[in-house]
Parts: sequence; structure tokens; C-alpha cells
Amino acid sequence: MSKSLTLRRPDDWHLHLRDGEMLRAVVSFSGKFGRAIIMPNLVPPVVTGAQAKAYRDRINVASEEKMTLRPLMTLYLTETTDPADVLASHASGIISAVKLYPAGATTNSASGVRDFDKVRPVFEVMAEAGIPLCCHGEVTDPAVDIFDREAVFIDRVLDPIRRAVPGLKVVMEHITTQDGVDYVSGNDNIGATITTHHLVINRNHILVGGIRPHYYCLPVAKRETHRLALRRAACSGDARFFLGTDSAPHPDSAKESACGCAGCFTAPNTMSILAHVFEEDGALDRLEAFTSLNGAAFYDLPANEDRVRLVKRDEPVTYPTHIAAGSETVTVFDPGFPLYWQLEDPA
Ligand SMILES: NC(=O)N[C@@H](CC(=O)O)C(=O)O
Ligand SMILES: [Zn+2]
Ligand SMILES: [Zn+2]
Repeated sequence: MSKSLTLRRPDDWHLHLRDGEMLRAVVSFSGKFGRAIIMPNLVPPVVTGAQAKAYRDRINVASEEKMTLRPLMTLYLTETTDPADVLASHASGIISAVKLYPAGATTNSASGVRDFDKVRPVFEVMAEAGIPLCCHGEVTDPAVDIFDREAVFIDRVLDPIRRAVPGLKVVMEHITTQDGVDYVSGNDNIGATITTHHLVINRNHILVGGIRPHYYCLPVAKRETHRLALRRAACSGDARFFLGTDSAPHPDSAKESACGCAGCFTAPNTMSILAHVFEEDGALDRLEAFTSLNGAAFYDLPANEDRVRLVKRDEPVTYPTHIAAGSETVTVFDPGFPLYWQLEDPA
């Protein structure tokens, strides 16, 4: 008999759905999730409540009837963000969080924050209203080595913000280091998303034997000790750690380039990969906490009531290696090992 596992419907607490043709091409691959925090780094970015509402409408139009996905919107924080708009958008249920991109840190972050003191009034109203701040946690100082940028962000930016604005609820997005795990574990009012791909690859996967643009994302994967720290955190059941796939589709022409952009497209096979990883670490009984319970609790939302089933097949399950997006293709993340677990819905 094949092995199977029933769990509450998973949520994705960090997802890029893009817009237009790309949105229409990728949205169904996240269709079996319950809720997803939708990142606002469009071109131009989603900076006002009105824009977030319009973007949510476009996502709902692009979604198919049978999908369970419910988009939870975020605002892209800029130095001119109006605290009143943040409060009103949250009060009316349009947004669930605000996203902090240090200017220049990652894809489409040019309009992000340079001077963190300038956004202090926004942080203050967020703390008061209990609105989470989702952080892309990397400094942009050219003097800081790219592999150290997350650890330095904690010391230079994140910890000072949290001290200056007590009560601010923070998500450290897509942590990639032992330092990130330690900081989140040792503090209150803070959680962290962990991506699927950072549980699977370290920096060797990107660089050994040739440069692999489809493993390049930000924050960049670190050395193996850090990957193992992420695996322990994800598999621990600790309520501070939850799934945010950071599935970030880019056209292959933009990835396979002399200056390839950052992002891994993991939406199609995420649950299969996670079941593999948790089984390997003897933690299948804690997969539900990571994918379906911890994030909801952090966002003060109930867990999804309905269930999905993961079934372990005798033969590897196959996924498309590429999907079409208009005249472009997007490469699906290749974990580098065969996948046997398959998501079944309904359970
Ligand atoms: N993670 C990435 O490498 N890329 C993301 C941006 C982000 O989440 O930093 C993207 O939008 O492509
Ligand atoms: Zn990011
Ligand atoms: Zn992201």
C-alpha cells in the first residue's frame, strides 16, 4: 500500500505572482494553496491601498474557479508611504502586511527604503495596529560581502528597528543562515519564512561544475552548514518558522543571461519537495506545522479547515521542466533528486 499523509490545506506566506501574461501563466501552480501573501514588487510597485485592491482584483480574475488560493495583499514600503493609507488599507481588509525592501537589495527594489528613520512613523502605526512588517533581510552596502548581507542586516537594520519600535511584528523573509534562525529563535514578536529551495540547495549547487542561473535567488544560498540549520528549523515544528516559497518566476531569457536575475520558480513542485525533505529528516509529522499551522497562527488567522493529501508513489512523479508564459518559457525548480510524493486534492 502506498504511504500517504493528510494535512490541513497549506498556505504560502511569500509568493510572487507577477502581473499580466506572467500572472495568467503561473497562478494555477499555486492554486491548491489556501492563502498566500502576495509580494508587491511589480513594475511599478504596489505602493497604495488602491493599487493593492486593483492588483487583488487582477489576481482573482486570472484565477480559475476551482482554485482555493486566496491572495493576501501587501504594500511595498517607500520613504513616502502614508501611515494613514497603511492603516486604512489594513482596517478595510485590503492588506495583510507591509513589505520592506532595502533599496537595491533584490528584484524591483529600486523604490525601496534607503533611510530607515524616514519610515519610522509607518512602523509606529503598524506596531499599534498589529500589522506585520515583512522584511527582505539583506543590507545593500557594497562593502559587505553578498554571503554576509543577511547577518549584517540583523545587526545594522533589523535589531535597531525592533528596539526603536517595540511591539512591531516582523517576519524575516526567506532566511538563509544560521544567524537568521538564531535571531528569530531568540526573540518574540518575530517569525521567519523559509523557502523550499533553500532547504535543498547550498552555494555549491549554484557554482560547482558551471554556473546554474536557475539556482540563483536572493538572498543567495549559503554554505552547507546554513542549509542544515534551515532544515532543522523547518523540521522542528517551532511555531516561529513557516513556509514562504518565494516562488519567483522570471522568463528564461532573463535568467539565462550575462546578468541573470534572481528568483527560483518552485510553485509547481513545492509540496512534493517538502514532503521529500521532511521524510528524509524523519519529520513528516511536523510538515503540517510548517506548511499549514505556524504561519496562520503568526498572522492571527485560523488554520484552513479543509485538508489535502500527499501520497507517496512507487514511481517518481513528473513535473514539467518548463512552463509557457506568452512567447517566453519559465524553468521549474529542479531539486536534483526524483520526487515520489504527490499532492492530492481533495484529500
Ligand atoms: N527571491 C528572489 O530572488 N527574487 C524575488 C525577490 C525577492 O523575494 O527578494 C523576485 O521578485 O524575483
Ligand atoms: Zn526578498
Ligand atoms: Zn520574494
